[in-house]
Amino acid sequence: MNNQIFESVDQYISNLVGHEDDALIATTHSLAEAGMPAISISPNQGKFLQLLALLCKAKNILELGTLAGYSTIWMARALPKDGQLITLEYDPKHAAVAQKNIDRAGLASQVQIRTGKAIDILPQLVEEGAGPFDMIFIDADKPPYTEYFQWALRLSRPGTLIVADNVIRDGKVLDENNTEPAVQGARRFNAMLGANTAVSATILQMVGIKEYDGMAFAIVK
Ligand SMILES: C[S@@+](CC[C@H](N)C(=O)[O-])C[C@H]1O[C@@H](n2cnc3c(N)ncnc32)[C@H](O)[C@@H]1O
Ligand SMILES: [Mg+2]
Repeated sequence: MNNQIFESVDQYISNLVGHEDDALIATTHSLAEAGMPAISISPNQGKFLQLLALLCKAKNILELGTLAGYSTIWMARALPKDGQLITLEYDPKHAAVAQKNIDRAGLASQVQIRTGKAIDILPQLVEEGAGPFDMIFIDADKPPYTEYFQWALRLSRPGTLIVADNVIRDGKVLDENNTEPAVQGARRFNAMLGANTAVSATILQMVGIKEYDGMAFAIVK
């Protein structure tokens, strides 16, 4: 099958039900303007996460990996007026670009960007008594996904939805000899998820305008 069909159908779907407003379009443009990588989720994936946040009736969302705030904006728009989203970003330049995008989207009072390594901030959140979060989206660097998931569990309650992006990696996760750190991180994460009795989980492979990849979904028991 020609991969072009996946892109065309993805576009067809977003034209119908994944409409991006000016704030989301400007957020995507800000990536190129700031010389940042175009590695945000797609519009349809953003809409999907927004629907999941609505389904969870999420009032508290945690995100790992902000980039320019594209996924942040999709999810934060599912929050009630008194809801909050905390997003963790290592790169101060990314955090600054994201802050502008979040301000432009009118979400400044509901979104807090915490700058630093997720692996350092997660214990701080536990220490502060943050959470439990209703939904957690893991989309930062891939090698420590397993450790991020363990911290996510500590910041959860029964029923929390944990989503992890990019866990299929163009199908490379099938290759146990692949040496790419991101692939090894995803393989280690997926194996842990399969054996984790604290959650009920699944993984969906995804095609579309982005590379062939997938997301993992886990509900805390
Ligand atoms: C794939 S991008 C996030 C995309 C974003 N969630 C979206 O879909 O719009 C990953 C982000 O994680 C950040 N990152 C990398 N290592 C990190 C770390 N150790 N802690 C926190 N963020 C990190 C990167 O700087 C990058 O901005
Ligand atoms: Mg991603």
